[in-house]
Amino acid sequence: MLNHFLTRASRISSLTKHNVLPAFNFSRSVHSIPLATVEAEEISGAKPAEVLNLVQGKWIGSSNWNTVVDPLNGEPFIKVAEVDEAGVQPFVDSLTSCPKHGLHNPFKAPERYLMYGDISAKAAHMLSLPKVSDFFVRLIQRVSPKSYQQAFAEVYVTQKFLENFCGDQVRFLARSFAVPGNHLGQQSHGFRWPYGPVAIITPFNFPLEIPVLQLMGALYMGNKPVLKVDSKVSIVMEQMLRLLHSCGLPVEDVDFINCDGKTMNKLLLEANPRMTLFTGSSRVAEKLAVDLKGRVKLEDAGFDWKILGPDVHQEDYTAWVCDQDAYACSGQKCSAQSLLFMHENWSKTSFISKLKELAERRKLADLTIGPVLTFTTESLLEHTKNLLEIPGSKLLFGGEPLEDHSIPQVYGAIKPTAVYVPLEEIVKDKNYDLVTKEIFGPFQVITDYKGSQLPIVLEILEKMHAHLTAAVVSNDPLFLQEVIGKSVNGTTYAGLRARTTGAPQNHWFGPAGDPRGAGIGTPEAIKLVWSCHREIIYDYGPVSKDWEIPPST
Ligand SMILES: N[C@@H](CCC=O)C(=O)O
Repeated sequence: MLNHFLTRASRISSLTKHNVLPAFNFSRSVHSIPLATVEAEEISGAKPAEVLNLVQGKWIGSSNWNTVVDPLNGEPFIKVAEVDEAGVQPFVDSLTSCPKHGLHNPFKAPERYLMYGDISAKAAHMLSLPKVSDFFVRLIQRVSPKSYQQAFAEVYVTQKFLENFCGDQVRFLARSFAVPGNHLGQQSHGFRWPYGPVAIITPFNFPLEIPVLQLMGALYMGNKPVLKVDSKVSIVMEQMLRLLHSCGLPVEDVDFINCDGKTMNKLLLEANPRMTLFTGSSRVAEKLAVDLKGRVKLEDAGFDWKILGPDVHQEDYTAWVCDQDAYACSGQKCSAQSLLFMHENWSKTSFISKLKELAERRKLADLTIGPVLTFTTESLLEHTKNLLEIPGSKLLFGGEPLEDHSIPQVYGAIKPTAVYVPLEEIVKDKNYDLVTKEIFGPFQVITDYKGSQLPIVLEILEKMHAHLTAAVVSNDPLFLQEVIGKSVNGTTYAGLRARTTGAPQNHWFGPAGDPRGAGIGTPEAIKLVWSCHREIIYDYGPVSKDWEIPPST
């Protein structure tokens, strides 16, 4: 039984080995720390798991249980206690109990910066234990089906992120600076200031990485967050919060709510968080920006592109990166490659047939291809058909439903798909929106261009409305300079090994070209999203002895 993340024996031995025992109250850690309440493999229709809410330091249920179906067989397997509009008051009270100056700031409770360094150290250590990381990998796979390695990457990035903010690194995030003033006694100091009450809304595709990185960033800077994760996958974060509590996270510091969009909207309007971080679709992002009067940071959709430059090298490697970027996690990454521009020099190689072979290796059995949670099979095939009506378009591979599966009809199940559309057609107004519609699934558009057509490629990029990730695959510095200098994507990879996906915690990940754009992962992302600038100008005097009241001005 893995009712706890670790058995007593393995926990004792690993904690002793890593010398972290003094950090835990040992007898409590063995007997009463509320760790995992589910086992990833055992969740089933017969034995459904339950997901609770956390408010004012208490785990609470609800009279309203939303049932989540197993994305691989349609069995109702998770019951989520959903808060309805009548139930938001405790969440409103909890959030509004936090002042605008936050739970800590450089002038208030600075010891909490150190506490968060300790919590991060313990949580990073926990995630480094194979049993704990395997538990989260398998739990992620149950709700957001992806291969073991893809789910593991998510847990690993989360662990490394936490390692980056151990010890004094949280207080270093709040580093201030001072500038000498105009006269004796005057100095201006710039501080990173929290927003106080904040909200975090995260999607289904990275059930652990996105919420943990944003949540910890919010907490490090002194905010009190309410967290809402897509109910389809919120079980992962529910279990992670229990782990964080066992690592010393004060239970009142974070509230966790499961509810529908309408209820969340009501909570946001009534509790009035000073900042809301939203990761998800552009449609919801734009609505929130209006409802919350602009007090938002957004990491919205990406229609991410890759350009293969004129210099052809390493065909196998490039094909493999393209296969990973377009089809890993069944294309359900905000960073997934949606449009590939191939220089004509690449069209003359066997690049496309290599890409096709790699895409066709993917199989449901190991989840290298799997269910699409936001489009049905019919809508994915309909989109393919519509693109194929554009003159000169052709199906390169895929375009068919997956076979022999029990994925429920509410979800999509198609083979990795690529449609070729001629460059001159993409740029036409009547086709542009269709070709650049973001399909959150194993789907990409491929086109080619001649050297003289680079301006058309750049025009297509200029017309896009979201600028998240991009890749320029070339080692030609003049080509890179031209493309990078005339585009804006926030996370752009450049060079022979350029990719669009797989940003680890040490790359800034976020859109550019929008003042509301959020970042995730790095110290700069945390400071930008989760704190604002406050300047304190000290002006102690003295006032000079011969000072006299001057004429009015
Ligand atoms: N690290 C992930 C994105 C996480 C999203 O915020 C990627 O690069 O695809």
